[in-house]
Amino acid sequence: MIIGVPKEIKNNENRVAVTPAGVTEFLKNKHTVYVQTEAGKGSGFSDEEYMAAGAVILPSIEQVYAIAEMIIKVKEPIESEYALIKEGQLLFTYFHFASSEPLTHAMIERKAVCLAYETVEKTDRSLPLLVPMSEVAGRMAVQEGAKYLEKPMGGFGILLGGVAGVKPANVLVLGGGIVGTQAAKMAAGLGANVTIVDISLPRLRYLEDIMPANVDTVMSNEYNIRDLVKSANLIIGGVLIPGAKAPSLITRDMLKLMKPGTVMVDVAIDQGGCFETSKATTHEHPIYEVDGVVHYCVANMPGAVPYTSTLALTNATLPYALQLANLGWKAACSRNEELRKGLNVVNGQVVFKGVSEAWNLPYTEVEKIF
Ligand SMILES: NC(=O)C1=CN([C@@H]2O[C@H](COP(=O)(O)OP(=O)(O)OC[C@H]3O[C@@H](n4cnc5c(N)ncnc54)[C@H](O)[C@@H]3O)[C@@H](O)[C@H]2O)C=CC1
Ligand SMILES: CC(=O)C(=O)O
Ligand SMILES: [Mg+2]
Repeated sequence: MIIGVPKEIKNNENRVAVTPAGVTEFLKNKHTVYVQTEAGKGSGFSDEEYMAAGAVILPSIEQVYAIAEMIIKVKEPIESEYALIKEGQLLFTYFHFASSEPLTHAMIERKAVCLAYETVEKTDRSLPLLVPMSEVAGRMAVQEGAKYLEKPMGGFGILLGGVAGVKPANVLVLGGGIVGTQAAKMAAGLGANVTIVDISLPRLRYLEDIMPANVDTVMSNEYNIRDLVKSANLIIGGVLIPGAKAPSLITRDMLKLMKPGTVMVDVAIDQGGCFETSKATTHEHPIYEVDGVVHYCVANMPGAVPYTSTLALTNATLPYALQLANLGWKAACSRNEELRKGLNVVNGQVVFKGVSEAWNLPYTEVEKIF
């Protein structure tokens, strides 16, 4: 198969979808890999390293899309890329369709085959291609939160861990999945008082068991969240209903209950966000304020730590990408249920329920397209 790796063009997105090590594996399997010049630069991989591994370097994004049967990317295509996508072309990347109606319509119109990293699902319901980036973003959420809690950055001016004789900060984590667990571990490690809320009692039970003593678990409901926001200094949003729009757990009126300078990091922004007042921001302009509350809503947080993120992401994606290349998407998805769950929009049809519900579009059962 002919594989294309474009350079990411989202704001401050420094990851790349295939490393020189990945190129070597594709070549061993008799595929051809075209990489856009400087695609790996932000992650520390030069064109020379890709060429040494056997890739062909192309000077423009247009040439990469024009030649490739499968495009492997990190983030969703940006508007300027829409026209480059060919009918029937396989796109393997994060899409987060439920947070972008224009992207959904564009991919329907282009009749592309959109296989979304974030909905590839194992039989135990884990999300193998989201996990590594959720680990990164969960850990980063605490770093970013700590930074914006500093007074000159607009925050309340509290140190997460406090010092002798002074109380630490209160950190509220919404959703105790991968993002929530990593965030809680980091915040607890810095000495903060952490509370995790989740709707899954088995998950709360597990977290209660493994977390240090400065982490509490509380059932997620409006009553409890309304109470917890009053004392929180940092709130981290990491809830997920796979492939669907995130629920708004913090409504606008709750901001009035918070202390001025409270910081909210909405990691779930890529699925539309779990705070009513969230809107996606960029690494260039990461924050804004509503009613005295600092909002950080960057939709590609891991893009800022590309060394870690590119390696963590490609460790997970490469085996799936090889299956797609070796068998073609149809055979790979009909044989492998994990990959089949990644299909969201195929040849103009929406085949993922959460996406059809988010934008009120006709739904086709994925089994019907084979
Ligand atoms: N902004 C960014 O750069 C990044 C964003 N993400 C996003 O972070 C979000 C979380 O991802 P993961 O932690 O991997 O998901 P996950 O599936 O591991 O965890 C989600 C948790 O939310 C819980 N949940 C669902 N509804 C809830 C509710 N009403 N109240 C409380 N908890 C609820 C679930 O029980 C589950 O434990 C996703 O939207 C993901 O796409 C992930 C990586 C990077
Ligand atoms: C998952 C996601 O949105 C990211 O890694 O950017
Ligand atoms: Mg405890």
